[in-house]
Amino acid sequence: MTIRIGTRRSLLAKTQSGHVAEMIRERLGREVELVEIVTDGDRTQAAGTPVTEMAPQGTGVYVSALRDALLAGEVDVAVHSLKDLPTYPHPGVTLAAIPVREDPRDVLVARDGLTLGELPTGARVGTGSPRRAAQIAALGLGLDVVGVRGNVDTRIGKVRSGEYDAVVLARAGLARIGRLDEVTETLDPLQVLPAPGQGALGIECRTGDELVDALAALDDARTRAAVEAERAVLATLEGGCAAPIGTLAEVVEGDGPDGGDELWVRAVALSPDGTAAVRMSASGDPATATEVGTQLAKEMLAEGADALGSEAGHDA
Ligand SMILES: NCc1[nH]cc(CCC(=O)O)c1CC(=O)O
Repeated sequence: MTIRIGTRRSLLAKTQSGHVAEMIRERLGREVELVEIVTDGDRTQAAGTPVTEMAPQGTGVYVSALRDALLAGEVDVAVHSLKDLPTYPHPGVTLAAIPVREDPRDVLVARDGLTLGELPTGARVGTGSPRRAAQIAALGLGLDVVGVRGNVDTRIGKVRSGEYDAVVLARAGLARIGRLDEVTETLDPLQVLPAPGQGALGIECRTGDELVDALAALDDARTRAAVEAERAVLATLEGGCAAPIGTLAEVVEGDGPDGGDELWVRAVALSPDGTAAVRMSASGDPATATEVGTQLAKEMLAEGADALGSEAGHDA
């Protein structure tokens, strides 16, 4: 039986789905076909409304049409950017595999090869993400953070045209579509922590389908542990506050107490203008990734993250 992979129409989505199709062919030896699905997110963007304005992260605006197609039996597999997936499970759908993640960091694409520190005071930096906006404001560089909409290509185009001095994007997205040459600085997570799950893919299938076991071969245990910790941070923090959140976890080989793997997690919650922030880190056993992330977030709430409110809510 040919495996049908549902994909959104964007270049990034098609590249990601194509990558998973290739993995399925090579590692599972199965026939694969891509099926294009138009999501509400695509329709809304086409209508000119920025997705970040209508649906903050957590509502999974790009996700539901793919899941609908999965549950209706129109496709067998759905591929998502993990950072677009809500933290709560969807009935009938299983997250069967999280493959090795791409570089999770954010990058700057600026005019004239400039870095953040080289941009002049008042330079216009485009991002639609409250998380990126707050963290850039927190650097105190006097930059003018402004909203931006459209796909990756459109955003880069706004730097080329001079409308913006720079935009902030996920390195993983640029890597996947072969546009890394546009990057003028990769942002240090000490300054800008990525969105939970950034750079990772989530491969879903129907719960109980034979593909649940087959797709497990594409799972990367270290990526899964890191992403589980990040998603636990998000789930716990969004239960207690509406602040923008950045978090990054890594599993470091042989760094544990008895030479085993060690999980490291960093996280930040900020006021939308970046003037207040709670930043903390933790480490633990990768086998308890969810607990490590949950505990870290609870400590952040106790340290004042619960008071960092925002109307805008979370977003990638
Ligand atoms: N916000 C939308 C989105 N969802 C996933 C990616 C990039 C790929 C990834 O992070 O896995 C992007 C673009 C971006 O943030 O620059």
